[in-house]
Amino acid sequence: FVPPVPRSYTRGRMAMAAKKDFWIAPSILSADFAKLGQEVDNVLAAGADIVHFDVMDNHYVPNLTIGPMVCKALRDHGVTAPIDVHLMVSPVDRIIPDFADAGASFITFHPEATNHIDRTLQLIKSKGCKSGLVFNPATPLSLAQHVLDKVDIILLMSVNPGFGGQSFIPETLKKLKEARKMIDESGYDIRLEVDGGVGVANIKDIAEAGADFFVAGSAILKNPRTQDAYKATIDAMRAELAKVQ
Ligand SMILES: O=C(CO)[C@@H](O)[C@H](O)COP(=O)(O)O
Repeated sequence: FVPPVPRSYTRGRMAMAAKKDFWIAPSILSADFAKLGQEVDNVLAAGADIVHFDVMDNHYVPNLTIGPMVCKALRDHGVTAPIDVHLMVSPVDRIIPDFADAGASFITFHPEATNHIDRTLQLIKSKGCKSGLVFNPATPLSLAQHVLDKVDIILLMSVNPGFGGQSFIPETLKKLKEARKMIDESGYDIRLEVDGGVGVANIKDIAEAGADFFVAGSAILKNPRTQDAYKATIDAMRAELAKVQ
């Protein structure tokens, strides 16, 4: 299985200055799990770029969600879009091969959840997936400093992980600017993802702070659960992103 990746994964400083290439990734944590395949079909048909897949273990975070079998079920259902697996589990290493085999495109994990950050990044890449580090609101970005050559995605949590529907923590804007500076100065092609409390009202400010990859759960996947309603929200987000300077 070759993980599908959206148009132009590559972007460095040149791409940043030239044309913005923003990705919108609905979090299926807010989907109706009784109709998951249909929900994912609808949100992709509505214009989403990526499926964001939250894995919680009731240990690293106080909630329990879905595992590799559900990821494989989405692939078997016919989902060809990238699946962005966010591991909120500890330990992480033993579940990574299972997700890679189940069709994950990107696998991100929290540095606090492994004893060996570099080794875990190498494991993800050895399985053919894009790798990423996730930073909780209080986790310092310095943990990424010596492994940037092995990182494809830096994901900043703008809420404390575990639940959808929380409010965006404003301090994240400052941290995004720091992360954008760190990425640009590194010269590596690294996506800057943000997750938690993202919606139409704040996506422009978040993009202007440096993010280019936006996870949104409850802002998109809510009632009425129709493709048209999902499209209206995604279109409104893209309209806001089009205003980014
Ligand atoms: O990882 C998480 C929560 O831990 C997120 O992906 C949430 O699912 C985002 O939900 P909203 O804040 O957008 O409702």
